[in-house]
Amino acid sequence: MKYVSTRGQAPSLDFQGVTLAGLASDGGLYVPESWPQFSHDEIAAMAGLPYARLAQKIMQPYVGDCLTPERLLELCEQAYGRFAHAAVTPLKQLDETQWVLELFHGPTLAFKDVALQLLGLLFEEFLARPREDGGDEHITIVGATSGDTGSAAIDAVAGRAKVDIFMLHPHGRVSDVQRRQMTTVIAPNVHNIAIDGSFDDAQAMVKRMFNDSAMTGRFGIAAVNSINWARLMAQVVYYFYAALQLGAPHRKVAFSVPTGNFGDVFAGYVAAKMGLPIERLIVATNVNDILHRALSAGDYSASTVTPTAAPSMDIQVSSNFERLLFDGCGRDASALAAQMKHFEVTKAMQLTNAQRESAAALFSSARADAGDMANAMRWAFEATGEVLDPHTAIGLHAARAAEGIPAGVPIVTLATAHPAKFVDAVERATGVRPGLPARVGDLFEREERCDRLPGNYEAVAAYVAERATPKHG
Ligand SMILES: Cc1ncc(COP(=O)(O)O)c(C=O)c1O
Ligand SMILES: N[C@@H](CCOP(=O)(O)O)C(=O)O
Repeated sequence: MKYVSTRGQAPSLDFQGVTLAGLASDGGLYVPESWPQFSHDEIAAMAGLPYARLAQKIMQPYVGDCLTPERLLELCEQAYGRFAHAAVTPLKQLDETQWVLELFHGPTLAFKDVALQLLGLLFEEFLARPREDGGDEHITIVGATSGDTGSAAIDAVAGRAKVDIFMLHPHGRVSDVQRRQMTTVIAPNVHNIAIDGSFDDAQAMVKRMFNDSAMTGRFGIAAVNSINWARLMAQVVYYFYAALQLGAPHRKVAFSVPTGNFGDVFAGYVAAKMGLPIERLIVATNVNDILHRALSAGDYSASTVTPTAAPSMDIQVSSNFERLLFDGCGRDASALAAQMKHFEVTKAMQLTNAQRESAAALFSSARADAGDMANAMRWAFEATGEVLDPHTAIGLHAARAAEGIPAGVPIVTLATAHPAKFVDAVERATGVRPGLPARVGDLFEREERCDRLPGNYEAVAAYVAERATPKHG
């Protein structure tokens, strides 16, 4: 399998290359040059497979000969062996139509663990391979987080040889649990930075570093955000896992996905491209609703980020939307590059008719304000006894409001975080104060380590350059 950039000017890479590269050198995002497909019978034969086996089957076409099937399976078993639930991502029924897929049973209590536990192992596997010149390769991960990617990535790479991680979060805009899950990991290769600004500011600095030749010349800058293809690939698996349990491929399933950077829901799109019969993907946003405006009216224009009780979705510039727009314009990389450059300058763009029509075939969208979110949490608790986190509640709000889904089609809301990560919002809505699972341990007693920097690229680049290990040993 080869990977190409959405902007057409970067070299194509194999899976190992794309995993270590992160953002493409032309500023675009890597995507497979074509979507592998499974037949109806091949999907039917996957029913009942344990999670790790299913993961190996779904991901092998993307990995190609960079890992043997046996080795990929070993890595999946190792990654998913750390989850606290035997089903890895268990499915729960709320009522006749509504289901939730619990994606928060990993070490840091959010769906990011599903991909990042594997990505940590993939980094180690590929960095252990000898380089042609006999030298040693070292990577410097630079990431941006609105709360959950940071802790999951740090857990996945803390203490690993040949890897440094620098994680930027917006100061004061993540929950206490999210912050402590990052800042209390004291390891020589882990560097937490709180920046003044929003997640979008942090993400823009990360992307800029990939295009800063002074930095990329010295350091092997790598990504753990969903700009890294391997993140999305691993997230495709749970769409198959849930749908197979609900009768796929003989029955269609709809998914409602709380969305910020468009990575999780793009993985659903990939599952559909691979042959999974998905009735609809519902993109659920909070009041930072650029994606809802884009999908419902073609208007992709960013405004200032509003802090909400679902902070991980406080995002206005959704990286992975570019991957959808690429398919939506018939993979015309030069047209897309011009469209994205225009957006980068003006922070606004209109989707073309072709992009709108191709998205409308699978996606719909909804926006939830604070009241909608609290009502969904309350309904879930009072009607079903389930305590949901604010992000999941936004997904459930959109699932319950969805129109035009045929009777008999189950709607699965992705439960993206454990409610204990956002205790105050959950308590306000339900009166229940969920406790942290024992596996998180003494989070509130541990020492925190984090530096604060201005929201300024030069300051961040200098900080990284002072502490990172050069790429070739
Ligand atoms: C708990 C939670 N829900 C939803 C999202 C949105 O996911 P995505 O950015 O992949 O759209 C995030 C952040 O990514 C998150 O941390
Ligand atoms: N919500 C995310 C933001 C980063 O998104 P990613 O999926 O691109 O890593 C977070 O919690 O950090």
